[in-house]
Amino acid sequence: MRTLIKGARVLDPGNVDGYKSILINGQTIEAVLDPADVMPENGTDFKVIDATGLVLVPGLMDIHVHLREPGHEYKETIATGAAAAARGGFTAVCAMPNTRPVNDNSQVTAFILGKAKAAKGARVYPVGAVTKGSAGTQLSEIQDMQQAGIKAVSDDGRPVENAQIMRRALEYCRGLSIPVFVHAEDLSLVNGGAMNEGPPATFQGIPGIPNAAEAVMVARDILLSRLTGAHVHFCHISCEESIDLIRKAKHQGIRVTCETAPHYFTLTDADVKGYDACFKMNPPLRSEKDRQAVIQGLADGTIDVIASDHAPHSKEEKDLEFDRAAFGIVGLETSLPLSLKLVQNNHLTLENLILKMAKNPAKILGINNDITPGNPADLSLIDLKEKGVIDPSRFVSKSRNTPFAGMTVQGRAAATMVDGNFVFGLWA
Ligand SMILES: NC(=O)N[C@@H](CC(=O)O)C(=O)O
Ligand SMILES: [Zn+2]
Ligand SMILES: [Zn+2]
Repeated sequence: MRTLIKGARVLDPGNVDGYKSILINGQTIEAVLDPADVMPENGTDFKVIDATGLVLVPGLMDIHVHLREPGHEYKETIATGAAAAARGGFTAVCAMPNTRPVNDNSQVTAFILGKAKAAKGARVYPVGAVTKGSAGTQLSEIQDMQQAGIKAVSDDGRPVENAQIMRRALEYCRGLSIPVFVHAEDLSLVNGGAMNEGPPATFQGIPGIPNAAEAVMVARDILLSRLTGAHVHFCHISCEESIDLIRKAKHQGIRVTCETAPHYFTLTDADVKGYDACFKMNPPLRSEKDRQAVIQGLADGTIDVIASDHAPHSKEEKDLEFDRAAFGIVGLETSLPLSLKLVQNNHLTLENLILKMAKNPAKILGINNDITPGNPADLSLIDLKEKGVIDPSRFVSKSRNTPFAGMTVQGRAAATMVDGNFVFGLWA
């Protein structure tokens, strides 16, 4: 089966920008054609898709997602998460290992990949745990998991508290050429906090979490990356101090990359009101100064990636006193429209946004997702114009814990193609 997608603006930063037609043969990109080129003959085995008005980009990748299976299927399953990802415009996601059991061995990795294959949504790249059970004491079977298909390791949800264990993990992962995704948090400084330390926390009587709880661990792991030469990728960066440290480390040539999430450039701790736990996540929403630092870090290239940290939780786990409710918000179906606001507000060019949502994530995972003949046909089609309101009742995800309900947005995923098949949109 061959498919021709015509009429779209094809934008693959550093590779293509223009009105092109993409010819797909089976699972693979066969050719990138100019509108003037002679098109293949129309026939029974040939489908033409008219994508006029849309932007076609390399498959968006969300490298920080919690799919909750195995163990917490009431929050999300691999199937519902992969469908939510496809609906959000993502052709691939990284699934964090804080499931039950934790993905700390190749059996769990194989289970996740099997479920993902059957789901027929976005691709799922499992992330293995750094330590057994993410308990922080013994390294997990990282090489075994790599052979089974993990693309990175992380104890996300928890920090690797012991610096010596972290050093050993980094040395090991450098040898295997896989990045370590760091959840940077000093638990002694968090000290039971539930939102950002600052006036809004004080006024509401909610215990605060200082920026330093994140930044001291960022500083430690920059030093450990420098010591070991390993690739450290910092997850969900939320504050100015961390960004300043990472900027400096990059200037020194240390092998670090980082991501932020849409909530950190969209909201602040001033939005945390009425003890609504849909505004509770880890790290917490920070001050306006930090939000501006995040935007600046995205604009100057310090922040490489936008990832959602999609963290589904049930209503019961959120409808509690603020300090007892679960940390985390869903993000797969709001990430692209929220990120497009950066373009609409002239903070980022569209090209730069595609770098942060498609190209840089792929680079970090060691995947080539250029729109070029021979590569898998993993493509995202974006409608930049359509206006809408975020409506959680229409989410494909099993969970609804979002602070963005009712927000007006412009632009959305129009269609998502994985391996030459539409997994979301008009032609799915
Ligand atoms: N971000 C969150 O608030 N929660 C995440 C864990 C994590 O990303 O650290 C979760 O698994 O629920
Ligand atoms: Zn985390
Ligand atoms: Zn996470």
